[in-house]
Amino acid sequence: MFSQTTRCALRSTRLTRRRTFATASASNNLVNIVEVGPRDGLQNEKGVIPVDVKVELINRLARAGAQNIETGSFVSPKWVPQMGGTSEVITRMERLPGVRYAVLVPNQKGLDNLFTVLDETKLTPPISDEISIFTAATDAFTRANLNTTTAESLLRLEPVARAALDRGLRVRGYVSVAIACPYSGPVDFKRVREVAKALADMGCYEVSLGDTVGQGTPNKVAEMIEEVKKGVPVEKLAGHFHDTYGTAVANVFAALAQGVRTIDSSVGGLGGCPYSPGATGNVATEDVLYALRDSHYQVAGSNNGTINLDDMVNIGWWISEKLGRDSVSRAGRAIRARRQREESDPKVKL
Ligand SMILES: CC(C)(COP(=O)([O-])OP(=O)([O-])OC[C@H]1O[C@@H](n2cnc3c(N)ncnc32)[C@H](O)[C@@H]1OP(=O)([O-])[O-])[C@@H](O)C(=O)NCCC(=O)NCCSC(=O)C[C@@](C)(O)CC(=O)[O-]
Repeated sequence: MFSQTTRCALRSTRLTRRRTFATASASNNLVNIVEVGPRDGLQNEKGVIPVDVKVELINRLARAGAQNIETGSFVSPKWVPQMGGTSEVITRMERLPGVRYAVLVPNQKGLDNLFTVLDETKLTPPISDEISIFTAATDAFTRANLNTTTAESLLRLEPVARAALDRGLRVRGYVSVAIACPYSGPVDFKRVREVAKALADMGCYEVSLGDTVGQGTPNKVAEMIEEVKKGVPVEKLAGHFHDTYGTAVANVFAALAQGVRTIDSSVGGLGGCPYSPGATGNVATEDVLYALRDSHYQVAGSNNGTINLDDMVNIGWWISEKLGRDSVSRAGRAIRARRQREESDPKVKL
């Protein structure tokens, strides 16, 4: 799919890069969480969310120990209006040490817009460490999401990845509809492998496999990852599960059992893709943190710490109430209800 010269250039660029953050691998039990709430979580909201609220959300997440935060998108505001203020958001947010801040970029125009902001701010480290590029395992979804085919999207993304790498940014890739497509049904996992490999070959340090529709079951997720591992080392894979059918936490554990050590999640269970009708939000960060307690996995937080579950519960409620609703995180709801019972009767402990 790519020329030999391009492959060599990408390989040598990759060799010169070193990860400066703790890296979870399949041989350890450290789980990285990628907090996608400010991006995936908010992109599908109907009402206008003030920039102040987005900035405050990112700052609260970083202070709670989130180590990787997707802060917004440089996509077309005509396609996804809610992400329109991303330049302002990343300019105004705090930049805490030990936290990686990423933005989603669909094409060269989006990258150019990001570079303009980086040039204007001239901060070191830059206000964004990383871009996420995205495509899908089916042409039908790629057409709906990016107005092109999957093969064409990969051709367009290759120079975007190269330019970002040359500028010192890390590049992460997404393969949407890794389990099922809302437009064409069940997905061929070989195709997921091919697309994930193409993204890894163009320099993505990690490829996140998206159950965009949220129809995945643990067995299907395991089957899909087993296939993708034939083309991409498991250390480079992440799991991204929407919770439409209530299987997202189980799918997280299925992915961990396959050796995946990076999980995308969204505080308060916010989210959904505008081009995945009927899909609900991502697995809630609070639910993942709660489910991993008492397990042999540890959650990596910023500065060698962890992510504070109580803080995340508060943030999940805070942002949900800003959006005019309750948190949909099961752990978030249960923990808040328990706190209220404890307040009304200190003898109550559960
Ligand atoms: C890629 C395009 C732009 C193609 O859309 P297009 O209409 O084919 O774009 P175009 O290249 O023909 O340009 C049309 C106009 O858009 C402008 N334009 C073009 N690009 C940009 C840009 N980057 N930023 C701002 N403006 C842009 C461009 O300048 C031009 O402006 P005009 O001349 O008409 O005034 C569009 O399809 C798009 O923005 N798609 C993004 C959709 C999206 O954000 N989806 C949600 C994120 S993916 C997701 O949620 C899944 C994930 C990652 O979470 C994982 C999972 O769950 O599966």
